[in-house]
Amino acid sequence: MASLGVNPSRTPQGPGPGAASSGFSSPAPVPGPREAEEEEVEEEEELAEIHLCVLWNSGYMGIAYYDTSDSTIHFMPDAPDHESLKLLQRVLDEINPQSVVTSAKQDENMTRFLGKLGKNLTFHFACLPQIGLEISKQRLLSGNYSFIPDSMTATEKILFLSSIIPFDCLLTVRLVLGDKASRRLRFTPIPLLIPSQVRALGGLLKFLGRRRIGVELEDYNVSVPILGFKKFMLTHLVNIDQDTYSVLQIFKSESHPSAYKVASGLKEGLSLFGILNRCRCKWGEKLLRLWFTRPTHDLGELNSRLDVIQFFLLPQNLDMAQMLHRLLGHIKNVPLILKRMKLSHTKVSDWQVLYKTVYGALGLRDACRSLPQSIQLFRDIAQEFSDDLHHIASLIGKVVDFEGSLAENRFTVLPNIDPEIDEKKRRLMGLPSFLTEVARKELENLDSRIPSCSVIYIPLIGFLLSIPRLPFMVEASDFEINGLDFMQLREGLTLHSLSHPFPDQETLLMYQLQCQVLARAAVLTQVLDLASRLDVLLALASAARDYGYSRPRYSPQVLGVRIQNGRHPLMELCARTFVPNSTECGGDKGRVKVITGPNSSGKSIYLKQVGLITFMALVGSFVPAEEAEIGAVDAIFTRIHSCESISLGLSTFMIDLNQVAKAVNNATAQSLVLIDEFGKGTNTVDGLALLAAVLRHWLARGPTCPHIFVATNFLSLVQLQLLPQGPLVQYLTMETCEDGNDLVFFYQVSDLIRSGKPIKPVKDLLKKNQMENCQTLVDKFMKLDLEDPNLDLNIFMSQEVLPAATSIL
Ligand SMILES: Nc1ncnc2c1ncn2[C@@H]1O[C@H](COP(=O)(O)OP(=O)(O)OP(=O)(O)O)[C@@H](O)[C@H]1O
Repeated sequence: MASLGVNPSRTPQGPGPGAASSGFSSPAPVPGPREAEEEEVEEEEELAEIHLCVLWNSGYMGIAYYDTSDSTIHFMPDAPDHESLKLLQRVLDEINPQSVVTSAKQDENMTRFLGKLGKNLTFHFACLPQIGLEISKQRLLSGNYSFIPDSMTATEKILFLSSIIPFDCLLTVRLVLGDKASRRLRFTPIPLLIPSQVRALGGLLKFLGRRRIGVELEDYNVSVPILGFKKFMLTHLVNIDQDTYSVLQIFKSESHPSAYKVASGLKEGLSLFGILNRCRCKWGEKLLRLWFTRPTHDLGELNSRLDVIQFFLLPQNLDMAQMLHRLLGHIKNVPLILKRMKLSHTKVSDWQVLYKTVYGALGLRDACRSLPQSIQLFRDIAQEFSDDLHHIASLIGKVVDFEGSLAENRFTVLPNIDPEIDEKKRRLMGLPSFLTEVARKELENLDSRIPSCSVIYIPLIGFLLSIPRLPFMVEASDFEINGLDFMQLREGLTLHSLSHPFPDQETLLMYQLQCQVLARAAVLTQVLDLASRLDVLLALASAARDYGYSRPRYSPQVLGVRIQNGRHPLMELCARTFVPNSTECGGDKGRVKVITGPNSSGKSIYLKQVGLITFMALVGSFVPAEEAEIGAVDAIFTRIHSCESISLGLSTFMIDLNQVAKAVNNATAQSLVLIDEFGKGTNTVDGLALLAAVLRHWLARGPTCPHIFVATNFLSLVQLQLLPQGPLVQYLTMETCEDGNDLVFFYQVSDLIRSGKPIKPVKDLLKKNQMENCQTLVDKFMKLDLEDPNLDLNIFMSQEVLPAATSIL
């Protein structure tokens, strides 16, 4: 934009109103790339909304939801759900939607369930014809998706969508007897439609279209941006309820202490998530949160996560880990940029951010190509980050003039892209003297009472003449000037259009570039998915390195868990010296562990440590223990005090009862149950009776009794022998000893008291361990062959000496 004030004989004028003219007034401050990126993140946090559609049909649940933060539809294939709709509850807890769409004709269970949900949810009921199977399918197939290039034919589009969304699925085979003559058997697959899932997707699309989510103010032909469909399954989930997340301090959100950040919500306090979250990008953090909310017993998945962590823990791979971590810093909010492109709202900074992201992704790809392809994630990044990325990068790099765009705060292209644009720019360069000339000529023809005028050029509007508002200009007709159109009155100046603008080829080019990028949106979505995964695993590896975690083993055939010298991941960071403890349950080690000990002897920490180590292993993280073997675990239940009683509006005793009832009703032979101080909220006799009754109930189940850890101060439970004797129950105690008038805590779990053996002070034990470790280390040095050409001293020092040294010190 350019403007010029002229007053050959009269008072000179400044630049025209609102004219951010080049050369005559300084351009409006343009945010630098960093500033611009931060602005995006804030925006994303503020606007993120989730809309969910759920249908429950003959015991099967279909769920689909739209997340505005990544403009993606997530869907869950039909899964059986219990009548109490636990699966749905789990999804709701996890995603916390703003609105829920469901069928107007629903079954009693669903009505009851929805009735109990919080008031800050809005419900929308769709009538049956709107969410019919066929109509939903048609809606899905005819949708306008940015990840499908315009060049695809209708048939290709159907085939492509069917590969992402399983419209039909061959679930079973029917045995058909052959005709008598041939007497052969034939097997015919029966296509089985997945009705609820497709209908839920259809219902969601209908809702999004009708409410115009995210495009409320756009032109009607602009559709809701959908950047992808992602399937999620909750079939291998380990069941963990919200109480458990809170008492084990897996998540802990606190209000942000900074007054400026109150609006942006909560920050993570001291929690497991807090110490493991070293993710470089927002999307990594989001994925880590998702993994935390979905612990799984899918061993393939867990081991593939652990393989990557183990690889990065090798000392020789530390540099590579750091380089990948740096590259991940370039991967920015791609969905937001794609969404803006889809709506043609692309900002100047978006091009720069996208360019950096694509280059970052190419860097990741090249790095991963040099890593062992036996590790799935490296193979995926090496293959899936296709040459489309090169194409996008070279297009942007060749066309976009970053400096010019930032300076002018609008999209500008580099020279030699379009001769017409170059010519226009050349003319614009000479614009100041040209405008002076025009202004002088115009002033000669104006009313003599007008003392001065300016000519402004605004690329998208054209040439404007600006004159000061004079006292006689009162009525609308006073603003009319012969041969000119009156445009607007602004800050005491009147604006009149002099000519029509140049057709803006640069905007046209930007539009074409946008289409090219959108046609390759699939690779960008893939970049985000795989980069987030890499980010999470690098974060977990970094935590494992710093805190000395080890790789857990999974043995589904083994019952219970075995932990060698386990630690509480949070307490070990706060305590001056943390005493590790081992755990064994299942098999011949019994299923019920009753832990007694005086107050503050470490019972609760021990229970939580068992829960946390198991949880970490089920998330695919290394664990704070020397060794851990995790058997089949399908759920973790807890009854441990938290401070939530006020917000729940229930008495502490009622909360106790509710939580234990939940465990009694749901825990299976593969569940872990952690009970701390149950029965304390009422009088001693009643409390003791309740605790004993619950444990006896479980013990009566014999081999299907869950793995239970109970910490209690009710010594009578042991002394009065209220529990049946047998191999299922084991009594443990927290070791302490009296030193004069003081009670000394050893924080060691032991069954010595029951077996009548003397307790050894922990110092002696530690000394003995130290001696053994020293001996092993010396042996290793003695065996070292310094003349061996294959010997790598760096590896020897970092893998053998350093770990041993930390356990000695
Ligand atoms: N293994 C450990 N190593 C070092 N310190 C520990 C250990 N376990 C517990 N502690 C310390 O002891 C304190 C009390 O632990 P905890 O709350 O587990 O005791 P408790 O036996 O459950 O007490 P209460 O019966 O009063 O609930 C902890 O805050 C921590 O400082």
